[in-house]
Amino acid sequence: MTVRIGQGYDVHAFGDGDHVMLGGVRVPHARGVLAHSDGDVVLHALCDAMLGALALGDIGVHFPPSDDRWKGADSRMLLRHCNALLAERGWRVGNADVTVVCERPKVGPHAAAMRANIAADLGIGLDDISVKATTSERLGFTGREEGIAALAACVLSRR
Ligand SMILES: Nc1ccn([C@@H]2O[C@H](COP(=O)(O)O)[C@@H](O)[C@H]2O)c(=O)n1
Ligand SMILES: C[C@@]1(CO)OP(=O)(O)OP(=O)(O)OC[C@H]1O
Repeated sequence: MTVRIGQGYDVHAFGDGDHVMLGGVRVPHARGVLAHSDGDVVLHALCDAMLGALALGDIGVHFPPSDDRWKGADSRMLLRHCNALLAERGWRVGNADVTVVCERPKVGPHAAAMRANIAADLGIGLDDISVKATTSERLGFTGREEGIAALAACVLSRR
């Protein structure tokens, strides 16, 4: 088998705070997110896509919310750990594509920095990582600005 495909999805509710972490970038915002870790939906969705591609479960299995070790955790560390699990099995991310769903904050101005963080953590090229965003046209929980969501897809290649 030469490739594997994975997909992931994550949501965090907005709460008190003045920023959200997205792709390892501290993005100023009128709200924060409620989470056990730093609540980075971009990296959580991507981790789930990577784990899913090898049927390794999901981040809740590898980093249980009941475990204090992950309280306030930097999600880039979780991403690097997932990447190591892939590497141990002889796989690497070929490319990945992430979509953030929220009305605000605007993601576009920060997308390049997010891509750079992810590419660095996965040890792959910038052109192999896509981060984009959409509103949900004011519909649903993201449209009401109750929370933020992200979807991710990735393909794994043999190392
Ligand atoms: N949080 C967001 C949402 C959207 N964008 C950018 O705006 C474009 C238009 O969004 P629509 O939902 O109206 O299609 C979108 O294509 C993104 O480029 C953004 O940066 N941050
Ligand atoms: C990341 C973990 C770490 O405990 O907690 P949260 O920050 O709450 O995020 P979630 O997307 O619910 O994933 C579960 C956990 O693995």
